[in-house]
Amino acid sequence: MSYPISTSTIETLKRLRESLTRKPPYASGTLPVQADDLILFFGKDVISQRLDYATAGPEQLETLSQTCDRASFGRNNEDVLDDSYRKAGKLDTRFFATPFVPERSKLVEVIRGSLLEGKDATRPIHIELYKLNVYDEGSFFKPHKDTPRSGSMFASLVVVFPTLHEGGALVLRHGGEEWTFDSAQALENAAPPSVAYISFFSDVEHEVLPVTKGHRVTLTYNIYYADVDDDPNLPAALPSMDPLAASSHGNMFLSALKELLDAPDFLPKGGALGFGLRHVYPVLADPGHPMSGSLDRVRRLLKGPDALVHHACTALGLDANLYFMYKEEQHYPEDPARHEAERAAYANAGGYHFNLGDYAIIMTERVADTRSVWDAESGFEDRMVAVFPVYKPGRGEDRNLNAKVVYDSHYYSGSEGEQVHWVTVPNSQTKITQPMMVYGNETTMGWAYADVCLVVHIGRPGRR
Ligand SMILES: O=C(O)CCC(=O)C(=O)O
Ligand SMILES: [Fe+2]
Repeated sequence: MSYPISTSTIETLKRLRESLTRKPPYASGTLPVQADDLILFFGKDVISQRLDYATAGPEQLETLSQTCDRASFGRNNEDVLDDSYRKAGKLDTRFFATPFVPERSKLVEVIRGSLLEGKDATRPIHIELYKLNVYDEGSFFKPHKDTPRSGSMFASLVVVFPTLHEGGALVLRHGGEEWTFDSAQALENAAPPSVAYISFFSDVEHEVLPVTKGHRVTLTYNIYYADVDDDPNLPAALPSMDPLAASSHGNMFLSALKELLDAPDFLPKGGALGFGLRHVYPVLADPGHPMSGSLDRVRRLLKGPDALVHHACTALGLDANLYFMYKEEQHYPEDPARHEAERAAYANAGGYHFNLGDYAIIMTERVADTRSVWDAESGFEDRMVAVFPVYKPGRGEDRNLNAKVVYDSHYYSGSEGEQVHWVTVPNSQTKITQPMMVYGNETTMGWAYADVCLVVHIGRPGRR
C-alpha cells in the first residue's frame, strides 16, 4: 500500500539518510606522550625485563616476542589457535606493566569528542587494558569483530608503539565502506615521543594486515560506559550539553527530520519511521538470567549514527522504541525463476533509492532464538511495511515474547497495521536462528551481538 510522495520529500529522506553516514565509525591519529610512557616492563615468572620502545633494537623486541604466548581468537563459541587466521603473540596483563594510561592522556577527549554523539560525549567511560600484542614480520589478524565483554562495552582502542616496523595497517569495514589506518606510516610522520592510536566501535569489522618488517607492538583496551547501570534520573557526572552538540551531521539530521515531519505527503495517515541500526549491540544470551535477551542496556549503549537518531527523536519529543530485529530470507524453493523475476520487479518498484531485497523483518522485544515460531513467507515492497502484533499467549516457550512482526504490506494490505517507512534499511546479517557472531577476538560467556532497529511513531501531518 504505497502513497504518492513528492520529489522534495524524497530529497529530504535522502538527506536524513546521508547525515547518518557522514562520520566514520572510528577515530585515529598520533598522540604526543612523555618519554616514560614508552617504557615497558615484562616477564613471565617475575616482571624482570625492561624495554624502551623508542630505542629498542631487534634483539630486545625479539625477546619480548619470545616471552609472548600465541594469541587465540573466538570462533563459533570457542577460543582457538589458528595461524592462518590470527598470527600474533600476546601477553596477558599479569605479565607486564606500563606507565602509559590512556585515561590520563588526551585519548579520553578524543574518544568523547569524535566517536560519541551529543550528550554521550559527557558520559563517564572506562578504558580497560586488555592485552599486549606483538606482531612479528608475517603476523596478521584476519577480519573479525571484537567480542563484547559485557553489556556496557561499546568500543575498542589500539595503541601502537613506535618500534621499528612496516605494514600492519588496520583495515576497518562497515556499512559497505572501508577505511585503512597505517599506524606505521603515521608514526613515521609524528614527532617523537609519540604513539599511534585508533579507537573504533567494537562491532566494526577490522583486520590487521601482515607486518612486512620489524615488530609491531600494541596495547589493546576495551572501552565501557561507566553509567549504564546507573539510575537514569541521577544527575549526569558532567554538565549535559546540547543533545546534538552542534555537530554538522547532527544538525543536518535534525533539520531533515523536522522537514520530513512537516511534509504533508509523508505518511499522510500517520505511521512510523523505521531505522535499521548501523551497529550491533551486546545482549546477554543466558537463559535463566533476568537480564537475558533484554534491550534495557542497549538503550544506553547506542553508537554513532544510532545514538544520533535516538537523541534527535527524543529532542523532538517523539516516541522511539527499540526492537531486536531478525531478517528472514524469502524462499521460493519450488521456483527459482519466479524468485528471480520478483526480485527484479522489487528492484524496479517504487522509485526509491534502493531495493530492500527479499526478506521480511521480524521485530521482538526479547531475543528470539528458535526458528520454529516464525513462519514468515514474505518480502518487502519499497520499504512500506505494516506492523502486526504477534499473538502472544501460547504453550510454546517463545510464543509469549512480546513481539511485533513486520510483514510486507503488499501481501497484507487488507490488514490493520501501522505503516513503517524505513529510512535506513535494516542491513543485518542476523538470521532468526541465533544472534551469534562467527569470528571474534575472544569468546565470552553469554554476550552476543544482536541486530536492533528503532521505530518512531509519528502522527498525521500537522499533529506531529
Ligand atoms: O592491532 C590492531 O590494530 C588490532 C588488533 C585487534 O583487532 C584485536 O586484538 O582484536
Ligand atoms: Fe580486534
